[in-house]
Amino acid sequence: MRAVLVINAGSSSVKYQLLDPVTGQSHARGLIERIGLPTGAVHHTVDGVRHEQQLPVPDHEAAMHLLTRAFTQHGPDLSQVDLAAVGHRVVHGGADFADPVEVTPAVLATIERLVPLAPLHNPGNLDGITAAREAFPDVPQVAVFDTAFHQTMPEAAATYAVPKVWREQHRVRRYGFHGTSHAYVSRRVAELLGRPLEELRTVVLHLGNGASATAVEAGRSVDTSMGLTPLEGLVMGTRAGDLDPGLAGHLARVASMSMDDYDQALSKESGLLGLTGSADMREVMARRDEGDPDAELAFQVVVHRLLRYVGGFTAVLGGLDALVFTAGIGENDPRVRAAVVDRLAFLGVELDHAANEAAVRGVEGRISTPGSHVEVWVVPTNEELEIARQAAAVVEA
Ligand SMILES: Nc1ncnc2c1ncn2[C@@H]1O[C@H](COP(=O)(O)OP(=O)(O)O)[C@@H](O)[C@H]1O
Ligand SMILES: CC(=O)OP(=O)(O)O
Ligand SMILES: [Mg+2]
Repeated sequence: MRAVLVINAGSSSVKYQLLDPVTGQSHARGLIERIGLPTGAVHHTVDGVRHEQQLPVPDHEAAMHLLTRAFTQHGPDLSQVDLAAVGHRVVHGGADFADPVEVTPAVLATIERLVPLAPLHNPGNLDGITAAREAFPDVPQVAVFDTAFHQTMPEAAATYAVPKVWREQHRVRRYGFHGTSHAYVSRRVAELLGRPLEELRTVVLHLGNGASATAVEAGRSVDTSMGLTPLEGLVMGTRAGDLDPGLAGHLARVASMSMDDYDQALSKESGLLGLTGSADMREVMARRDEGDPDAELAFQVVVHRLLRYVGGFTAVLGGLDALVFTAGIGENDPRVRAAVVDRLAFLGVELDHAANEAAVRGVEGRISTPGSHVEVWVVPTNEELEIARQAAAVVEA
């Protein structure tokens, strides 16, 4: 069996999947969570059976040992697998990587240099690579960057109107994230529509814990809602998204707030969590059903921000052929989708309400009516498959 092991290492968790990059068949998948906390856990799913073990996981190196042990205990036997590559999700690749690359010491140094721009993500990604190199010393390690797909953004979309020295010395510009997902989903919707990618103007809404919108023209990212860091743009689980840059100075003056506290609050204590006390959209929607006014306001703010991006990106694209929802919220929450799509009626968009209700839990399907001027789809993302394909392509090249 020829396969790629895909590793998505976060700060406190490692998600992994062993899959065939050609057929897309998944042989096993797992999650090692609460790394560094007293109560960790390993979940390993193979042949539809889920094995779970509770135990503390001190660090990423320990997580990688637990990963190999889960394969030894529950299969498939990795010694029988022709492991073409280990593919790693790396969130920030700056302007240095427009394509996936095999990991070398120089690549590691660049990812390390970019840590200040993705402090929630890059450190875990680095730990994952280091630990995987030790666990699989003979297998090529390939880094696949969230930022790579957005390297095609025109200067007009990528440039902040800030002093030249910031732009030139400190590489201050918009990079964009979730690129693997946006690339996969925009290609998949072209396939589903049976139309050439070159002809399509698509807006992809990736709504997970982190959330971003991307305008895709002829298969290329031309604008995206995240910027220098994964903080800009949409309202997220714990991140605020867009705000007035004047806020930092204001809080420094009126509350003597430090930059570290400000960063921490905007990345970990804002978004849905800041508005409602819960970062989880399921919980927010359940509270909204109970008439909680904070949950209602959070829902309205989320939808309003989405509308601004869909409307703005439609103008950037000069029209819209397809609107696609993906990731946890996009794939599972018909009410968020309906609230956005119903307000796009002025574009001739028409929601098929029954299809919208039915598109949950991994269902791929059209949720617009046959008469709608824009095709609206739910397309479950598959970042792991996209990473496996890209990693396999790098080692084959
Ligand atoms: N049935 C659902 N209804 C509303 N939101 C959901 C549902 N299922 C999952 N979600 C939301 O999806 C988000 C997580 O998305 P996901 O793509 O899994 O995140 P991650 O970025 O961690 O991969 C959470 O806010 C979660 O509440
Ligand atoms: C870049 C980013 O926001 O990633 P995630 O959604 O995994 O937090
Ligand atoms: Mg995700």
